[in-house]
Amino acid sequence: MRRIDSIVELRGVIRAAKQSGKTVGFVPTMGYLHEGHLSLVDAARRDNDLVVVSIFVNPLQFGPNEDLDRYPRDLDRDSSLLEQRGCDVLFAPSVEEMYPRPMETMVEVTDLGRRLCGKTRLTHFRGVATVVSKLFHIVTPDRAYFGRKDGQQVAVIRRMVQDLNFPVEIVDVPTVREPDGLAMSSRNLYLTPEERPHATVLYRALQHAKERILAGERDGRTLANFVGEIVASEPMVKLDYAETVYLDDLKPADVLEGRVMIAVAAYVGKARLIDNLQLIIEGGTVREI
Ligand SMILES: Nc1ncnc2c1ncn2[C@@H]1O[C@H](COP(=O)(O)OP(=O)(O)OP(=O)(O)O)[C@@H](O)[C@H]1O
Ligand SMILES: CC(C)(CO)[C@@H](O)C(=O)[O-]
Ligand code: BAL
Repeated sequence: MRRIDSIVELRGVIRAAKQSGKTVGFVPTMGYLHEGHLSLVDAARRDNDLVVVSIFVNPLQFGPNEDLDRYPRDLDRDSSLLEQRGCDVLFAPSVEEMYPRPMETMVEVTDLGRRLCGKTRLTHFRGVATVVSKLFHIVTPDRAYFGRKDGQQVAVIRRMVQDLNFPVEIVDVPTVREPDGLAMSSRNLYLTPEERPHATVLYRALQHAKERILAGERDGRTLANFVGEIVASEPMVKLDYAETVYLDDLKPADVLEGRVMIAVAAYVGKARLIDNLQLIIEGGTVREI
């Protein structure tokens, strides 16, 4: 595996690979890797000749009072995990390499970026769309891999790729969980031993909602309120939101039909955690995706 921190050098490696007919799979991350990230690497490895993973904690997507400074970092550990999983190139640029001057030009995400997490993270999706479009221009991947845990992020990136004509296929990968159901996240590190058991409430609430859907419930608001009440009543947990939306435009789904997502976000101590349940519902048929 090659570890590269220069854009010019990375472009050279990718140009050479493409000239020899290789396809490029790309996994953008912020590092401190866990099995969730590594499942994206596995998917990229299966589908492509050259696998590029980026690790970059992007300042542009953090709000002023968020956790940019204490976001966990361990590049050496990440590098050896990636090597074991068959990654070909680790791109780990510095902030100066990615942002050598103040950004004058950014990718604005309007409606999709203002829903769900966008209500509390006001400039977050502009920061994500901007850095992902820079990374797409640098890496020029055939396919790029994103986790379903960040369901809104997948919707934003899919739409950006359509709106701005990026020649890349977006592949979304199922959420990898701890044995007790907690979605893996680098931010789980912030949880204290006292908080950790309570953090599973997001998953538990979504599972209860799934049972109600399988029993025939189709009212989006009832289900969102149900999930919200379970999460809000858990000790040490503060609900941010619980909403039922259509997967493609993130608009509220009052009646569950088609591709829908129940999304939930909550604060557990210093950690802001998200999770979701994604379903395709056609009348009486319910399929989890
Ligand atoms: N549990 C998971 N299962 C599958 N994919 C995941 C999981 N966690 C993160 N990813 C995906 O990995 C990619 C990089 O995410 P990121 O580095 O922000 O990791 P994270 O663990 O979600 O961290 P954070 O705590 O910042 O949300 C994203 O596409 C994200 O959706
Ligand atoms: C896609 C991403 C790497 C952009 O910084 C980040 O939002 C993430 O890790 O999900
Ligand atoms: N996984 C999304 C990155 C963030 O929360 O900033």
